[in-house]
Amino acid sequence: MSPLVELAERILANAKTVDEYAKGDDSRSVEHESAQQMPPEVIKSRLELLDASEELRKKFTDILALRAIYTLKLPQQVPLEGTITYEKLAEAVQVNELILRRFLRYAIAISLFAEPEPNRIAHSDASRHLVEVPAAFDALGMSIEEVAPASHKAIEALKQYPHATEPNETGYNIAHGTDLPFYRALAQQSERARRFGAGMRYFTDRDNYDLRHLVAAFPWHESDRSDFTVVDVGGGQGGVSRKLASVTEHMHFIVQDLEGTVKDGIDGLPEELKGRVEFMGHDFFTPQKATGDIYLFRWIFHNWSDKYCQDILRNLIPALKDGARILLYEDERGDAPETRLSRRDVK
Ligand SMILES: C[S@@+](CC[C@H](N)C(=O)[O-])C[C@H]1O[C@@H](n2cnc3c(N)ncnc32)[C@H](O)[C@@H]1O
Repeated sequence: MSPLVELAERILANAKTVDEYAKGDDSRSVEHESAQQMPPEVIKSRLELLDASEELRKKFTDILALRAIYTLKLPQQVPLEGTITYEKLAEAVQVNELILRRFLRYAIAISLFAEPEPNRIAHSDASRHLVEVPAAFDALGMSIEEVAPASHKAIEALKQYPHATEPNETGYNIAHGTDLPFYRALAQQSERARRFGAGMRYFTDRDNYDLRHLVAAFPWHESDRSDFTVVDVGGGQGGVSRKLASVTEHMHFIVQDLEGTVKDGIDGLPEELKGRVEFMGHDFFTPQKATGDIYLFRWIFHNWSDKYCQDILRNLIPALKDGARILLYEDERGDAPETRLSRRDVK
């Protein structure tokens, strides 16, 4: 049984014990009754349930330990086979051993690294993954250094700019001390732009965001002709077009993005796709230059307030030929409130 299924079964078994206690009576559910009133075995199940759900959830939770891991490149310092002492590790990354020990002990509690024998650190599956899959390390860096500081400042930004409509009046701008909108700021720093693109591609490989959903969402094969062009607007390093090109045979793709991002895309394009996937530097706040049959926007509109979304769409008008279509692909919530993230539909 995989660890994930084992964990899920533990959650189910404990949930059933707690549920059995409530016996369908809402007033006796865990939400309405304090733990002290419950019999000891129900309290135990309840705690195990909380622990197990926390275990399921805890992957990228503790920002401080994760920052240390990312900034000091700790995964890369631990041998893939065998162990290293805290002392040697502290020497390698040049920080105080005692402090490093605390970070690592915390990291172990969130499933990164292991201490198989006293004072010796080894990899866990998760920390090994960060070494073996460089894009996972990039995704961690992007989350820790771009997204987390911005989210910490989001409320300050909202107080300062209550209308929350401008892309340079955000938590990101306060956290990073810049007047530039996020993507403009990234475009000026090639390593950060590269890391963001790689992180996005990594997240796209995870099951929720897997591109098979996009492949299944539209009958691409019905338009699979060599005179058919998909313009992938804000297409990043071209991961989406590359996937669509791999499941079709003839159609062409023009991936548009800001100059720096496009350059990374060109550098990473596999030889066999060079005739079908091309890149074009294009700012989607300027009039569209490319003529296409489909203008695809994947994960673009969620970044912008309504007035900017209108501008992006309006800028397509000069290029639109008869019958051209616009496809928007976003992860959206329904109009009614939802109580569970897992109920989200990808549309
Ligand atoms: C959330 S990412 C989505 C990337 C890609 N469509 C995907 O689904 O993986 C948003 C993209 O919009 C691009 N972008 C932001 N501002 C832009 C602009 N003014 N013109 C063109 N692209 C822009 C970013 O560089 C980034 O690649």
